[in-house]
Amino acid sequence: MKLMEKAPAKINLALDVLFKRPDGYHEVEMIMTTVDLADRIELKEIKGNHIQILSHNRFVPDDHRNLAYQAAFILKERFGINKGVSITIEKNIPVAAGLAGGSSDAAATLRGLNRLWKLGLSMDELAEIGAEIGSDVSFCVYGGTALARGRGEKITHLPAPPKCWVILAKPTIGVSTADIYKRLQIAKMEHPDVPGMISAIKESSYQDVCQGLGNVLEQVTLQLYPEVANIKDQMKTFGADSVLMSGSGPTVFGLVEHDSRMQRIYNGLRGFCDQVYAVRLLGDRNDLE
Ligand SMILES: C[C@](O)(CO)[C@H](O)COP(=O)(O)OP(=O)(O)OC[C@H]1O[C@@H](n2ccc(N)nc2=O)[C@H](O)[C@@H]1O
Ligand SMILES: Nc1ncnc2c1ncn2[C@@H]1O[C@H](COP(=O)(O)OP(=O)(O)OP(=O)(O)O)[C@@H](O)[C@H]1O
Repeated sequence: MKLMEKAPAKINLALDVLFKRPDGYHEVEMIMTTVDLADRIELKEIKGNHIQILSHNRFVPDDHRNLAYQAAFILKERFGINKGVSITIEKNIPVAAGLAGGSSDAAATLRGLNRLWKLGLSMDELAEIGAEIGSDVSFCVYGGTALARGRGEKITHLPAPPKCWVILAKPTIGVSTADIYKRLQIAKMEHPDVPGMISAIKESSYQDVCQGLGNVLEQVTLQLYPEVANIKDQMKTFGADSVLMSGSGPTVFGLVEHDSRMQRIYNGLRGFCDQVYAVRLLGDRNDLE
């Protein structure tokens, strides 16, 4: 028996940090949404009682460090499953990019194994288990568009934002999420208007979504890595309607409505950035199917 699950990437339309918590994590308010760039996860029953990870991408760990492995391990332990499973990850989302690739693989593994092993868990129960793996996993269990609070695991669903193109460009540098959060100077931050972004989405106003983009982690990453600032500038110059860094970076995304302008930005960026993608904003929970 085998089955497939789609694991889409996310972007943060808004990311605010309220304060540092006693447990070391930061209390956040984020607006997350999915885009049409997805890994594919194949789950297959195998003989034995172990978890096997297969991937052609050399940056993806094939052992307990893989978040999909951790998802399978938790379910096996918690529900006493004595079966082996092979998890094949077709990696299309760039790794360590700020696009929650690993988190989305873990979430897809939770959804898929719930079906494969007939566990009968609700999405809310899967999201709760996901929070034990990483802060972005709960959102990735549901997909769609949401306000994420707490350390990212408290999810309030939102409607899909207005449709547009999303150009993603990832410079060839690795960014540590923990390091970016550590360097954040909370007293000096300019906060994005998260309630304003929620209204923009509810009113389906593309202009207001563009105007409201904001991420407090951006200034930290931009200062450390000038190449990220450079990509932001280029994207604006080529004509994106609005530009922001996703998560802790280094991927920069630009929103654009018109096909011809999307093509111009995509072609322009390809000149000096290896990993460039032009994808549609998804933002609807049904898009996981
Ligand atoms: C930057 C974002 O991707 C935006 O969506 C998330 O806030 C981070 O999500 P993630 O990669 O799933 O994060 P985790 O794997 O849970 O945490 C990685 C590290 O980031 C820091 N971290 C993460 C989330 C949070 N709310 N506060 C934090 O300070 C912690 O140092 C933690 O050790
Ligand atoms: N399934 C996976 N796919 C990719 N990387 C994984 C996976 N599982 C674990 N990792 C490890 O996690 C690290 C971060 O990868 P990932 O692509 O999830 O980052 P990210 O997109 O920045 O995540 P986030 O946006 O949630 O902070 C990688 O360097 C890799 O070693």
